[in-house]
Amino acid sequence: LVSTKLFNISSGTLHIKDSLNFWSGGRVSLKDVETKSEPVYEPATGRVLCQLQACGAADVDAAVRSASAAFTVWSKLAGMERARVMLEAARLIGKRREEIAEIEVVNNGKSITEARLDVDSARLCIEYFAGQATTLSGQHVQLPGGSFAYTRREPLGVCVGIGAWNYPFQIAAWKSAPAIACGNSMVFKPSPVTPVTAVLLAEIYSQAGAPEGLFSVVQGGQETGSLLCHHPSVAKVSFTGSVPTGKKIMEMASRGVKPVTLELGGKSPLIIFEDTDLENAVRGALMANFLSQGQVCSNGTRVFVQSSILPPFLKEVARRTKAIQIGDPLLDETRMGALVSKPHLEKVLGYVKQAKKEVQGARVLCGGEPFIPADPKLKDGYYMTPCVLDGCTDDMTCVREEIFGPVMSVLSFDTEDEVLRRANDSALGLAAGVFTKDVKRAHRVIENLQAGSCFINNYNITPVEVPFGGYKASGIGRENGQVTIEFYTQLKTVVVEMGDVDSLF
Ligand SMILES: NC(=O)c1ccc[n+]([C@@H]2O[C@H](COP(=O)([O-])OP(=O)(O)OC[C@H]3O[C@@H](n4cnc5c(N)ncnc54)[C@H](O)[C@@H]3O)[C@@H](O)[C@H]2O)c1
Ligand SMILES: C[N+](C)(C)CCCC=O
Repeated sequence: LVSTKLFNISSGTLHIKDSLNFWSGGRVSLKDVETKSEPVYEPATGRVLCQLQACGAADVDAAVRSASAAFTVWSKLAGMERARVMLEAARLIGKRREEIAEIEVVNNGKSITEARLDVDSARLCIEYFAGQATTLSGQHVQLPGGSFAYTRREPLGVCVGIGAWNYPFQIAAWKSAPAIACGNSMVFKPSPVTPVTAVLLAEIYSQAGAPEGLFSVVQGGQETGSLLCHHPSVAKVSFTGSVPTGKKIMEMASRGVKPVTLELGGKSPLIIFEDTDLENAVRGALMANFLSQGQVCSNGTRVFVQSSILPPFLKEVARRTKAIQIGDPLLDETRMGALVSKPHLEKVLGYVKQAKKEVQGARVLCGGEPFIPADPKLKDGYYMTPCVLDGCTDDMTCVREEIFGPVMSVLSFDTEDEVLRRANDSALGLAAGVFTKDVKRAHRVIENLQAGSCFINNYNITPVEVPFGGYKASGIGRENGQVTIEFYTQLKTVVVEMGDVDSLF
């Protein structure tokens, strides 16, 4: 797709007045005068973008009822018919690519270049699962005497999607595409920090011919999320967010014996061996740490570098990091925009301060400071310089905890056994990467890494045909790829007797 500035928003100019809640085929303004509203910010400028109205019990119930009604119609359509609607939705996303990307930037703070790629990933995901909708199938099992059994993949019902703030539109698509391909409907709750683009997806599905209520959006924070998880008509919860919230989601879902998909946090290792192509390894390390201002679950934030190549690696990584253009996220030349919120910026800067203070003390090779762009309208935005910490040790807080900001921790190692042990020494296991020219070593190391999403000689590329998800406390289930069909369907087994009933009674 050619990117053209169709919408052309400038930072500091967008005001959103329309309701961001959507069910029963349209945007819904909450009538309850008691409804609490909270401000939503534009990270690039620090200005209030809109007021968010959180849904209460009656609203959640209305959205779930509308989704239940949609399910009865949608689940009975042929896969080809569902695919047709989904392909039209994908086409509409392509048509509105620039508008969606720009609105995402205004609400999230990431660069427009990345936001466009996120919208593309959403579109591709819907196209991919449209294809899967036509191929849902079971198994035929031969039994003695000509009898047989078969299995059917059937939808679950109303699925709930709960999203994080780092990939708002993409997460909504990654959850809804497999759900609706399998014949389910979905009620989606975005993060209250980034509520504005999910409703665009709801409009698009609706324009594409989806029945009313197929994909609804309810806004709010943990109270609304918890109402959704507990709702008796909800069959499944698919969650993207932090580990502590993921545990709560699992607990709530367990009360209704509802299956969960959990895409949680990470503290992933990236291992760079001395025989690597150094230039590629440095590029990989930057991709592993600085996309979306470092606010990426799969980031390879523990960068293990073999000691013999540590000096040239550090020199090149620092040079490239210092050259990253920070600033107005809506400008094409910007490579790093603003972090998502002021409290989050302060938290990330706090990690850098602590890394310097800890017993061994990390060396700040570059960055880790608040940044004020020259453009006066950006002076209250949430910017910082991307940071590389050298001399880190395994026990440091910056190495153990998910920072979720542009902070790379570099650690040196000597042997393969040593680095494997250290890389696996984490409760999390979302992703991992290896850079080496030795093919045997690459596969051997990957086999021994405790992580669900692994990369050899690259990092953070997530084609929608490929399953994505974590080991250990990083999650349950997968998104994308064929296997995801299993997480949005239930299996029915049918035994067919071709002879007489051989009764014991
Ligand atoms: N593995 C992945 O695919 C993936 C992708 C993106 C982000 N993440 C993780 O998400 C985290 C950052 O996102 P965040 O700060 O929005 O996470 P979060 O856990 O604070 O919130 C995520 C969502 O859960 C909702 N929520 C919070 N408490 C709830 C409750 N008690 N019941 C129901 N819903 C509740 C929030 O409103 C939000 O919509 C990081 O840890 C990151 O690693 C993981
Ligand atoms: C597309 N990325 C960059 C791999 C992000 C996946 C979703 C995790 O935050």
